[in-house]
Formats: sequence, structure tokens, C-alpha cells
Amino acid sequence: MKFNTQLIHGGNSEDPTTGAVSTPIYRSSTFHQHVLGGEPKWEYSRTGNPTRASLEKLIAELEHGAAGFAFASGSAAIHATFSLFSQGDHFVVGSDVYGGTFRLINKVLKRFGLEFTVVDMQDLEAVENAIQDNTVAVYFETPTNPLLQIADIKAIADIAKKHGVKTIVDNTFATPYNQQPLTLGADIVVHSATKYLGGHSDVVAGLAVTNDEEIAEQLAFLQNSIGSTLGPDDSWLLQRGMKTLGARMRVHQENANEVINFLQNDNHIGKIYYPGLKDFPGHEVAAKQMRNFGAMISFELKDGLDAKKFVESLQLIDLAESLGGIESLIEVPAVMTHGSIPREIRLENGIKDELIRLSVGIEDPEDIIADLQQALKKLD
Ligand SMILES: Cc1ncc(COP(=O)(O)O)c(C=O)c1O
Ligand SMILES: N[C@@H](CCSC[C@H](N)C(=O)O)C(=O)O
Repeated sequence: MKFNTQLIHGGNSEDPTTGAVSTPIYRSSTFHQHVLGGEPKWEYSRTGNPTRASLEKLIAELEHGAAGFAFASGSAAIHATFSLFSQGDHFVVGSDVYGGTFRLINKVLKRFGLEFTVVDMQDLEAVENAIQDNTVAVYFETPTNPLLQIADIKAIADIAKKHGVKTIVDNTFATPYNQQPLTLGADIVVHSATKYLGGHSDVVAGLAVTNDEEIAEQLAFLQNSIGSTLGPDDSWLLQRGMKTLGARMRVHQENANEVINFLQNDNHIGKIYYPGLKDFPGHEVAAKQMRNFGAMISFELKDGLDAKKFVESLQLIDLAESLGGIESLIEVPAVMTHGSIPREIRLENGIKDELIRLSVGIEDPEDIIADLQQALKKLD
């Protein structure tokens, strides 16, 4: 089955009891057991729920994994994934990661004895040099949030394998439509499904997928033990959103191409961060490992122009945290999504105070561009 067909017919596409073509919402905390001490398929909804199972089967299929796991948020999926490891284990982690992941690592996981070395994942030599005797995994995003940096998944997974280390990729920005890390050698993929997968800014959810049966068994255990599972209503809503992922991504991409063209030709705009640009550092790797470059664009205004005035002047594009929804969203990472990273570290990693991040939606592109244009004019 090809990708778009899988989106629609994947998971449990037909309910076994009624034949319903849309997976029913099994809103039941527990399930009747016919035999005492038997091994019922369903026992308790934290352990397993048929609606959630359909979603989990679908994401496993889309990412070419053996098993998928749905969580109450992307952060919960990342937390459960790091919980596979133990005190004293060391990780090589990308320098540009979502601010909440930085916070989870520094304020939570370090307290439990996990150790981290932060590395620019674009530098393969630095990645290999950072691997120590106690390194257990390499963790990174590609494209990254918010600088859209590209890491070579296959090259990093090859280095990791050589050292007996696992590769974990946050595939939120690309989605399985544009990139499938497990097919490039990664062991685990995580998602903030709150973003493109859900696609409508109406659900907070996370997913983890692995192609390794042993990791799958451990993740199932951790999902049940930690208990940060996705409820049946949100599981249904997420799977409903995912059915149109391919259709949405095509429009997101067309619109992003038009917006990039506009930004490149507007004299208020300074540096643009977008892997689709031929002179962007990660362009060639992105072209090799991604179907297309996606619809996340970061940029700076020319020196002296007021980023705050610009984002507050927009009338159609929402000034809001999050991304990947049908509506265009804009934000200033230093103040919003990456505010939990101390300023000096943020600046060191290249996230300037004035950096603007735009998630291009699927509105008519003329309207998105007209809004950008009118807000930029206010800076004259
Ligand atoms: C790349 C990335 N990973 C993980 C997360 C965490 O996801 P969630 O907000 O669903 O917890 C986010 C955003 O929140 C993100 O942008
Ligand atoms: N205030 C939230 C930040 C949410 S950021 C959401 C998303 N990852 C994005 O990058 O837009 C927090 O403190 O967690």
C-alpha cells in the first residue's frame, strides 16, 4: 500500500465487531474478562485500548516500524523513550532541539542521573568524538526546531551502530510524509503529534515508534508503567487528522514555496533558514533524505527592524506557539517556544532574540503573503 492509501486505510481500518469504517471511540476504562487469570486482548485502557491501538498500528506502518506507542503529548513520548535507559547512561544530543526537550533533559532527566553531551549534529566528526564508553544513544531533531538545521540520519546511524549506540530521531518537523528515519538506520522515532500529524491545532499528543522488538517490549512496559497514555477520544481525533496528512502536506509545501519566494524578494528580510534553499548548509542532505523540504521557515528581519511590531501587526497569521496546523502560525522562539533555554546557551546555539519562526498553513497563499506584506510595510 502506498503512503496516502495507508493513511486512510491503515491502522484498524474496519471495526471487527461492527464493520464501522471509522474506528469507534472505545471510551471504556476496563474490559470484561471471561476467564479468571486468562490473557485477555483488552484488560484496562492504560495497558491497551482498541482506539489507541488503531492509531499505534497506523503510525508503526507509516514509519516502517514494528510497533507504535501513543502518549498524552510529544514530551511524554520523549520522556518514556529516555526512560528506556538508566542512571549513568550517556547521550549525545543535538544542540538545536525544541526548548521543552532542552528543559526535560536539563531540569528532569539529569536529576535521575542521565548524562548528556550537546553537539552540532551537522558535524559528523563531533558526533563521533562525543561518543563515550557509557554512551547509549544519539538523540536529535532533523529539521531542527527552530533553526531548521539538517542532520544526516543515515551517516549518524552508521556512526552510532559502529559504537553499539542507538539512534533516536524526533521526526516532528518532517513527518513520515517527508522522511522516514527508521528506513535510514534509526532505532526509535518520536513525534509531537500535536503538530502536522494531528494537523488542526486541536489535540496534544505524542508518538514513539521502533523497529526493534526488544525496545518495543520495553516501551510497552514503560507506557503502561508510567501511564502517560493518550486517551481514546484524542487517539480518534489524531487518527482522523492523520488521514489527510498527505493532502495537507502537499498544500503546505506549495504555499511554503510561494512564501519563500516572497521573503527572498522582500527588502525587509535578512537571513532565511529553510532547507529548500540551495545555499542553506543542510540542503544537499535534506534533498537526499527528505521527499520535500516542509513548510517551516525561520527568518530574521534586516538589522534595526522591530520583530515585535512585525508579529503583532499580522492580522491573519496567528501569533501563537505550536506549528503544523492548517492555519499559519508565527512566533518568536526566544520569547515563546524556546524561552526555557537560558539566553547565553540559546545565543551560543544560534537562536537570536529576533529570530522569527513561521509555520505556513494551507490558507490561500495570496492571503498569507498579503498579511506578511502589510505587516512588513508598517516597519517602514
Ligand atoms: C520538535 C518537537 N518535539 C517535541 C515537542 C513536544 O511536543 P508536545 O508539545 O506535544 O509535548 C515539540 C513541541 O512541543 C516539538 O516542537
Ligand atoms: N509554553 C510551552 C511551549 C510550547 S512550544 C510548542 C511547540 N513545540 C513549538 O515549538 O511551537 C512550554 O513551556 O512547554
